[in-house]
Order: sequence, then structure tokens, then C-alpha cells
Amino acid sequence: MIDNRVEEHLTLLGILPKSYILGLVPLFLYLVYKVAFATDIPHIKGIPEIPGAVPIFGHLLKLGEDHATVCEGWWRKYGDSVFQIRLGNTRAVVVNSFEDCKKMLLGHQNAVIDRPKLYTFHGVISSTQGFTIGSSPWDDSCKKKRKASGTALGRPALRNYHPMFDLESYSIVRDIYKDSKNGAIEINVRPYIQRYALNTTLTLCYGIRMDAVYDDLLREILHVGSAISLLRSASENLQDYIPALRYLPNNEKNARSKELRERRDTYLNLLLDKVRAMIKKGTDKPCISAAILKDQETKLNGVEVSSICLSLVSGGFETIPGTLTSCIGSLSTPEGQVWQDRAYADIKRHYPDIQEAWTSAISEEKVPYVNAIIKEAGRYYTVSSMSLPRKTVTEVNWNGAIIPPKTMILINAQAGNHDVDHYGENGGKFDPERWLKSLNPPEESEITGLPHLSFGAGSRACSGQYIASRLLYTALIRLLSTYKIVASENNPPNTDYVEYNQFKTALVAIPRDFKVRLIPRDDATASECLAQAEGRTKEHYKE
Ligand code: HEM
Repeated sequence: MIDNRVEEHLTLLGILPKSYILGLVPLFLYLVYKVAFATDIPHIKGIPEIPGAVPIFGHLLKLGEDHATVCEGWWRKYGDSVFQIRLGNTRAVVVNSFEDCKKMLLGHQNAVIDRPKLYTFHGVISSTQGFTIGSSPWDDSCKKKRKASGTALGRPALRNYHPMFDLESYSIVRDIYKDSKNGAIEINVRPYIQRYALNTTLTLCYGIRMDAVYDDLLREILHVGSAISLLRSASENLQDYIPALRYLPNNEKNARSKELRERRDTYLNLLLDKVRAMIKKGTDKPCISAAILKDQETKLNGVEVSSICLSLVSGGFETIPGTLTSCIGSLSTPEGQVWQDRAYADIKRHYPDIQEAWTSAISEEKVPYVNAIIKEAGRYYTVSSMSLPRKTVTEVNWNGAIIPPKTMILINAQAGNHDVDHYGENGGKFDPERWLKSLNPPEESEITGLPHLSFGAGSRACSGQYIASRLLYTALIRLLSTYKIVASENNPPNTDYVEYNQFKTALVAIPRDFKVRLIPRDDATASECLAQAEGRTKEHYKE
């Protein structure tokens, strides 16, 4: 209400006539309503909205830091697997059960092919190197980038990478053998796996790798990448959904984003410069950036090349370590000793000579028990718990309710992956044997369709899923055939599918640190496997 004295004042001053001021009141109230309650997409009829949204923030405060777990709780509390929420000024549809996630991603794959643009990530962090593929809206440029990455990461391309799988997985065992004094000292396996994942994508993109686990450039890339992943979640970035916050003085989010952007630009430019220099000297290795830089006919521009390399580097360096480290955590528990023994017996069944297991692991994924462990690790530890957000390009008719174009769709992969209606009563437990139809001998169940939601599905599914499976497989075969892995008594792993993650706000989970003790299975064979791998890789990579 406008106070009478203010009205008189303004009227007396001759600024506004009284009737005019009264006329402005509804406009003012409308504007207040608009700012406090309005969303990009109006309420969607026929899809329940979670109660308790507050002005301006909507459900953001209720969602807290761990959106996947809170949404899973809402699904169970209110009984609707699909519901709408308000993230500040943005309306989003959240999908929770396995069947509904599958139906949204596969049944409506053309309609949900787009990705939303967010202020902090797209507007500030990505303003120089372009968007990663996983964050690019669906347009011609994204199509070209997805095609190029699909070629580099597809199943047929894997055979070109055998020497790289050999070298990088050998390096894990070589260094943990050395640093743990062949099992005498407990170690944290994550840094070795981080180097494994990062070296793989750096080799693919730039033909460059770092041999030391604590190499400065390697650690800088990992540090900046993780810090950026923290800036991509809704709970960290209220300014993405409440635009007024962007204009606060001393905006720390923007300052931090710019600092990280500069640090990322520095190493991406350095890597590309190294490739240019190698091309000039004729010493460049086969890799994506050299191929594109040398190919004058290429249809990709400079920003697109950077974006592809950035997508591959950031696509793998946290997802692989998150999955593999947590998987090793579960295998190292007392219960996990049985799984390890069965996996070892299955490796020996297929490869009575362990050296053959080492050499074959780079080119074929033949051991059913190890495949079962990999599927279960992917499902149980849903490292990207809310997947990557999607946006509708056309209407989606969801059981009669019309979800309009441009609506944000959030796939709660964590909820779908632990859905007891799909995976049975023990859906909340880590159990590799759920993927086997027989144990003696282990035989994989035939899966038609989607085993789990961790790689997404449909039109924007993970481009790196085949290479990811091979990386997990090769490393596990070599580790499990060399060591029995036992959890540290003082620093054991947290194997809860929510609590294993130390940063709930990050886009990709970062497992809490833990240590394991490694008990050598057969010293003589391990030394022989390492010596042979060293010989092979030296021969292959000699200048
Ligand atoms: C365990 C390992 C991995 C997991 C759990 C994972 C998970 C995901 C998820 C959930 C998505 C979004 C899918 C969707 O919207 O339906 C995605 C997209 C993507 N991933 Fe992965 N990823 C992994 C490894 C990798 C690797 C190793 C690479 C590259 C070397 C990679 C490259 C990509 C790319 C380029 C996209 C974007 C696809 C698009 O938007 O069109 N990923 N990944």
C-alpha cells in the first residue's frame, strides 16, 4: 500500500497525479509477483508440483546440497516418480524411477536432445573455449562435435588405443607396486587412477602424457577441472536461477569462475601449442588435435576443436576415478573378499596364464565376473547422480500432461539406479552377482536394453561409454590378478551409495579418501607381467 503522505508528497511535487499513482499499484504488485513467483515455463498441468516452494528461491533451499537424494526422498514421500519443481525462476521436471527415466530418455529422445544454458557455466566459465559437448545446446556445431567425438570414442576406434591402454594400466600397477613397497604400506589408489584417466584422454586429444602421479601440470588440470565441476551444480550457483544475485557487488562466484577459466585457458593453450610445435618438428603423435590442425579441409573451427578436447579431458578424468576407486573400496571390504576371489578364479578360468590375462585385457572384455563387477560399480556408484540436465525442444506428452518446449528435464540417475521396483529388494546394495545368471561357472545375464542409468541413454548418451568400460576392465584385470585388496583398518572406505561422495554439490562425485592394503598373489608372475609390459610399451613408444 502506498502511504497517503507519500502520495500527497508526489502529487504536491507535481511528479505524478493521484489517480496515476493508484493505477500503478497493481502494476507494482504484479512486478513483485513476477519477480517472486514467475518461472520461465508456467506451471505444467497434470504433473504434480512438490509443495513448499517459497518466493524467489522456489525449491532451491529445500533441495539443499544433495539434490539427487532429496528428490529421491520426495518421490518416495509423495508417491510420484515424475514431478515439477522450481529452481528460482526455472521450472524443471524431475524424473526418478528407472522405468520413467528410461521412457523419458529413450521414448522421447528427439524431444529431450537439448541442454539448458546456465549463466555461470555457459556465460562466464565457457566464454573462451566454447561449451563442452555435454553442455552444448543442440545445434549444428554440437552435431559436428558429437560426430567427431563419436568417431574417436566409438567401439571400432578402441583397437587403435591398445598400446595406450597397455602403457597406462601398466603404469598403475608399476607405481602402486613401488609406492606400497609391494604391499607393505597401505595406499590411497585414487591418484594413480586419476593419472590413468587423464593420461588416456590427453593422449587421445594431444598425444601427450605425464609419467609422474604428482606431475604439476597433471595436478593443475585435475584441480581446476574439479573446481569447475563444483561450480556446475544448482546448489552452488543460486545466481543461475536468481538473476538479481549476479549483480551483487564483489560477486565471488564470478571472480572464482573467471580465475578458473583463465587457469584452464592457460593449460589448454599450452597443450595445443605443444601439438603445434610437434607438428612443425614432425614429431607429433596421432591424436585428435593434430589430425584436425593438419587437415585444412576440416569442418571444425578452432573453438570447436578446443571444445572437443575439453569435453574428452573433462568427460573422463573424474568419472573413471570416481567409479573405479569406489569399486575398489567395495571390493576391499570383508564381503568384497569373496567377490575378488571369484573374479580371480574367473580370470584364471579364461586365462590359465596370468600373463595372457594381462595382454588380452587391452583388447577384449571376456571375463564375465569382471564384467559384472564393472556394471555393478557403474550402477551402484552413480558418479553423476543427477546426470547432465536436458531441455525439451518440442512438446513431450507425458501420460496426457503436456511438457512444453524449453523445459528443463532432470534425470535422477541415482534414484533410478537404486529403484527397488526395477532391481529388486537388494537394489540398495553393492552386489556384482545380480548381473550373472549362473555362478558356477560365472555366466552373464543377457540384458536387452539399458543395464543402468549412469551413462545416460538415447540421443545425448555418454559418448565415452565404450572406452570407459575398457579402461575399467583393463585396470581391474591387472589389479585383481596381481593383488588381493584389503581395506585399511584405520582408513576404511565409505561404501554407502550416497555418503561415499565427499562433495554432494559437485556435478561428478569425488569419493572420500580411504586406504587399502595390497597382498601380492604371486610375486614371480607379477614381476614377469610388469617386465613384459615395460618391454612392450618401451618398444612401442620409442622415439
Ligand atoms: C564411468 C565413466 C563415465 C560416466 C559414468 C559418464 C557419464 C556421463 C553422463 C551421465 C553423460 C550425460 C548423458 C545423458 O545426458 O544422457 C555423459 C555425457 C558425455 N560423456 Fe561421459 N561418462 C563417463 C566417461 C566418459 C569418458 C571417458 C568420456 C570421454 C573420453 C566421456 C565423454 C562424454 C561426452 C563427450 C558426453 C556428452 C554427450 C552429449 O551431450 O552429447 N564420458 N557422460
